[in-house]
Amino acid sequence: MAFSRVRHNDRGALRVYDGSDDLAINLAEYIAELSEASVRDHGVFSVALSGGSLISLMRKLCEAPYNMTVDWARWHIFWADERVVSKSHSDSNYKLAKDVLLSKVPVVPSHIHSINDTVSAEEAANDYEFVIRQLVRTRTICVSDIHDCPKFDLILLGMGSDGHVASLFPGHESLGESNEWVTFLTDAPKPPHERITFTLPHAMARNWNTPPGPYCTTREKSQETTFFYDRAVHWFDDMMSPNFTLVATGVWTSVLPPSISSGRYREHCQ
Ligand SMILES: O=C1O[C@H](COP(=O)(O)O)[C@@H](O)[C@H](O)[C@H]1O
Repeated sequence: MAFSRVRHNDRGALRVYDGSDDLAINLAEYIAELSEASVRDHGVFSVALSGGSLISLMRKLCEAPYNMTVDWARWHIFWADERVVSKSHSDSNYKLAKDVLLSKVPVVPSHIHSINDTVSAEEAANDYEFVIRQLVRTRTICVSDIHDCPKFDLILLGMGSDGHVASLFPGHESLGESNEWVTFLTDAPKPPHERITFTLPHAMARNWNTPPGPYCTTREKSQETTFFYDRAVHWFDDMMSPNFTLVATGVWTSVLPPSISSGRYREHCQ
C-alpha cells in the first residue's frame, strides 16, 4: 500500500519498507502528494535536496505517472548541503541530482538554485544564504509563522554511514552554529572536505517551537561496519520531532533505538 496521505504529524514518524524499490515507490508518492498540496496552497513547491543515496531513491519520480502528473514548473530546488566543487565534478550533489532526476523532468532551469561553485566555501555559504533570503522575501520560499526563517515545503536528508545528515557531522564544531541559516566547513571528516550546509537549527528544527516544515530522511542500506550507531543516535531526538518522517528499509531499522524502531513513532504502511 502507498505511503499514507500527506499530513502534518504531531510527532515524528518512522515508516519502514521491505526494500529499496518499495521505499522508492512510496517516497515518490509522498513527494508527489506534498508537491500537489504545496502548489494548491501557495503556488510553489520548494524542496531542499541532499546528495548521496537519497537521489537514487527519488528515481521513481522520473517515471509514469509522476513525470507527467507532477507540476514540475512550480518546483524550486535547493540543496541542504553541497560539496564546494565545480558543478561538473563527480562529487557535486548538484550534478548527481541533475544526472539522475532534474535532466529527466521539466523543471524550470532558473528554479534550480545551486551554489556558486566559483568561490571559496565561506563565500559560497554566504552567497547561498543571501539567495535563500531573497526568495523568502519574495515568498517563493514560505516563512515560519513565528520566526523570520525559511519554511521549505520539504527538506530531504540522507544519512551517512557515520551518522551525518546534510553536511552536519557528529561532533563537528559547525553543529554549534545557530545564527546563520547556511554555514561552511573546510575540514569535513568525509571528503571532499570543503562543503556548505544548512545549519542544525535550519536543517533539523532544533530549538524552534514550531518546526518549519516537513522533513524526510531516508536510509536503505543495511547496517554497515562503518556505521557508528552511538555517534548517530543523538540525531534521533531531533529527527522524531513533529513533521519529521524517517523512511527506512526494515534491515536498517535494526540499528535504531527500540523506542523508535518498535515504539510510538512507528507507522504501519502495509
Ligand atoms: O556526503 C554526503 O553524504 C550524505 C549521505 O550519503 P549516502 O550516500 O551515505 O546516503 C548525503 O546525504 C549528503 O548530502 C552528502 O553530501
